[in-house]
Amino acid sequence: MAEKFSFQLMATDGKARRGVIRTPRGEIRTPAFMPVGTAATVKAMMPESVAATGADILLGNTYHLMLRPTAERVDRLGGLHKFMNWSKPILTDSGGFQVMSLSDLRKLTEEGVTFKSHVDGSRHFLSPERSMEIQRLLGSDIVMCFDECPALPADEKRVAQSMRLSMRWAQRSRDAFGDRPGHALFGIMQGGVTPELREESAKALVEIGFDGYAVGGLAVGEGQEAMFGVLDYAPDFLPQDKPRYLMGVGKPDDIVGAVKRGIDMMDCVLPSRSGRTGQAWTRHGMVNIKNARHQDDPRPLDEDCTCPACRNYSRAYLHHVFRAKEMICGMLLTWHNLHYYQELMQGMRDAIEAGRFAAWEAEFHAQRAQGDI
Ligand SMILES: CNc1nc2c(CCNCc3ccccc3)c3nc(N)[nH]c(=O)c3cc2[nH]1
Ligand SMILES: [Zn+2]
Repeated sequence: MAEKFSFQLMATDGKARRGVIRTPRGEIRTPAFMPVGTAATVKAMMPESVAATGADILLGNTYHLMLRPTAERVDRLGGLHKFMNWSKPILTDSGGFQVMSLSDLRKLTEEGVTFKSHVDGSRHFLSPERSMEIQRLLGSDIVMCFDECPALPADEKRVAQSMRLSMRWAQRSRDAFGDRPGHALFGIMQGGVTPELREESAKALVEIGFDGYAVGGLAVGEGQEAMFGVLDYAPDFLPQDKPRYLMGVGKPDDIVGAVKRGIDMMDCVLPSRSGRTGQAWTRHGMVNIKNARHQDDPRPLDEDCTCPACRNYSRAYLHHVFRAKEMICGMLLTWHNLHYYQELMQGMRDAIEAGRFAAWEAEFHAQRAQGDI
């Protein structure tokens, strides 16, 4: 285990990067996909199963955990790693994004945001200082700055104002974070789809100085083309020697396109959430297990997959337990999806090391059907 936080860039292939993040709780192979553990659990998965899929790090969240069971209680019980039985690294988001998307937003000021809990309607307050305190109490290894992610559609003036507020909050996050060896603080770039605003944001963050840099404000409905348009230039504004984290992404082809454009880390609820709704992502395309065509199919989801669902169960069985609303369906499809996502990341890590990312990407697109399979 490393004493402190560090990032080593091991290989590049075009703009794609292969690296490793070293932390006191273990190493993170990049490019990395981070499963989301919203309320101190990756839904439908035991932590040892999440580790078995190949995940080196998972996500927690300030917003959810401050409301329930509260950060103070998690701290009293030994911190989030002990609480949820996950000893590897944890990255926590800072809560701002979830306040905007989940709560009855009360008021947004320079100081911070006051809001009503979506759990019980109680009033709460988040600011850069309070978010840093919550993430410290949780004990997360990688802390995110408290930022504001503007909802779309937003005009450029609104995006510029929001980005500049987030940059002032980034400075306050940095000041409140203090000096915590072994723990990292990541800044979050904003600026919508405007190159000048993205560059201004990146410059402001680099001036403050962070252990890693996230590209925020994307995957908010702009569509893949617009997102890739930003990723064609935004990572270049960030330091080469620090990890780059694209927040909230995405579908498999979003992830491949982001790695191709220089992204090192991503998180998304999709593999777990869609697993619970009967959707299985495979190298050949998407399987909607609720579809009647699967009810007599003895084959696994994916003949080439080595996950427990594909080794031991037929589509017919998964169709049955989906229809019967049995818990095992969500468990097996989630496990399969997370396994597939990690296999995707391993494939890209190997391809970048071998200098054959372009060939790997061509094969990825060639073997995927457009519609459901
Ligand atoms: C889905 N698209 C998307 N997600 C975004 C997020 C949240 C990333 N996921 C964190 C999470 C953690 C635990 C549980 C659930 C989610 C963002 N977070 C911040 N702080 N800033 C963003 O700009 C920002 C932009 C995003 N776009
Ligand atoms: Zn599988």
